[in-house]
Amino acid sequence: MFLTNEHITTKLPVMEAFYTIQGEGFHQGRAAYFIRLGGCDVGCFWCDVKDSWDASAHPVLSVDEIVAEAKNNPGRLAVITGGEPLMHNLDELTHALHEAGFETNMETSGSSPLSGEWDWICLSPKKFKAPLPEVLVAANELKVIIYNKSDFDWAEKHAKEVGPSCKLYLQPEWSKAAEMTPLIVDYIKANPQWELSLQVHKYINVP
Ligand SMILES: C[S@@+](CC[C@H](N)C(=O)[O-])C[C@H]1O[C@@H](n2cnc3c(N)ncnc32)[C@H](O)[C@@H]1O
Ligand SMILES: Nc1nc2[nH]cc(C(=O)O)c2c(=O)[nH]1
Ligand code: SF4
Ligand SMILES: [Mg+2]
Repeated sequence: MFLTNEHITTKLPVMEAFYTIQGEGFHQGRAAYFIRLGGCDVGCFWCDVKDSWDASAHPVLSVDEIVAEAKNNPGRLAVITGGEPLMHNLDELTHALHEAGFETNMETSGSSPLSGEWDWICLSPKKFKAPLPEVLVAANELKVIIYNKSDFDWAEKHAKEVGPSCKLYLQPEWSKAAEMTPLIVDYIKANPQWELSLQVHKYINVP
């Protein structure tokens, strides 16, 4: 007997899952359960979680197992991140999280096809593998990492490609934050459609 697709339960490589404070962007400061999926084909040289890149290095869990763990915390905001979460089909995971009463937010580079039921998409586009148009138009938040001065022009290019209600953030690359944050502040004062996003969790030493 053959199983049809609807009987196949998605399994996903999970590098780590942790309950913390959303440190970045529009939802910064909110309690959130992070689910970090393994696998990334983008290869940012300054990536702060390179151990996530190899999907095969991480245990594969069923959606039921992932959601059961998530429910052990009082918060009902789930953030799916990675690695690059869109390398996986996220329809089943996000549907199950919604059924369990979670808000579903995602952190993505937008470089793989869009899947999943989302309450909020934070798109952080990368030079190393461009975001797809379908993710640009669906993004609720554009969060551009500023590593050097040329990244401001690059941020403006992507701001033209997102929808009119998309929030705009500039976030310093962590190793360059001391140098870039003053430039970002000046840029935002001159271009007030942009806002500052800092990686607050790194300043307060939480995951
Ligand atoms: C590790 S990524 C995972 C999700 C997805 N691959 C992406 O890049 O959006 C999560 C967030 O951290 C940001 N990030 C990664 N390394 C960083 C660094 N060194 N400094 C500042 N932000 C960084 C990414 O741009 C993204 O917004
Ligand atoms: N506290 C905290 N906030 C975050 N916001 C985005 C993160 C990510 O790595 O996707 C992240 C993270 O790793 N930790
Ligand atoms: S796309 Fe995200 S996970 Fe992948 S290398 Fe870049 S920052 Fe790291
Ligand atoms: Mg992080």
